[in-house]
Amino acid sequence: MVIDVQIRIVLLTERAKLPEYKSTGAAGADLFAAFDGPPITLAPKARAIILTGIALEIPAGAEAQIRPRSGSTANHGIIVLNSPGTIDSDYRGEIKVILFNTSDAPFPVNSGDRIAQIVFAPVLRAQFDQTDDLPHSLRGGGGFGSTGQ
Ligand SMILES: O=c1ccn([C@H]2C[C@H](O)[C@@H](COP(=O)(O)OP(=O)(O)OP(=O)(O)O)O2)c(=O)[nH]1
Ligand SMILES: [Mg+2]
Repeated sequence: MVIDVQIRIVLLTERAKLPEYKSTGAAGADLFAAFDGPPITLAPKARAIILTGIALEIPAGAEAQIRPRSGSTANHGIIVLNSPGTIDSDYRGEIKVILFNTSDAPFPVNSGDRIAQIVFAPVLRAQFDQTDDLPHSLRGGGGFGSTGQ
């Protein structure tokens, strides 16, 4: 089942491109870097905020997540530092991607490169119901490996 959703998008610069779903079942649409000037070189263990030149109107009740591309991570050690980056439905600014180079080699980012992917998802908004205690569960407070290796 695919749920189609209309997303209004503005290309803020001439370099900007629409995100692209690269296969019929792709969950994420690839985001392109869009900036003027020379390539941005990510030094080893350095981060950079990469512009995409796009702004979105995400419908109320939805969000977008910025996730890394596994190829960039597996082949070059490039991650989205705050992954998944959260794009709020009321955000109207430029979508930016925070890349981090985990590797020991410099990594160039050119305008036009596919740098990350954007995934749209429904949002559950909590109505916090403060109480003095919570119902029992078998797990209780166990975590951080409590169930074993
Ligand atoms: O990878 C990201 C993450 C966020 N944003 C934009 C959209 C998002 O709606 C806004 C705020 O993001 P977030 O809530 O994660 O950051 P914050 O540090 O809490 O900033 P704010 O106080 O503006 O909410 O910044 C991006 O462009 N890229
Ligand atoms: Mg915030």
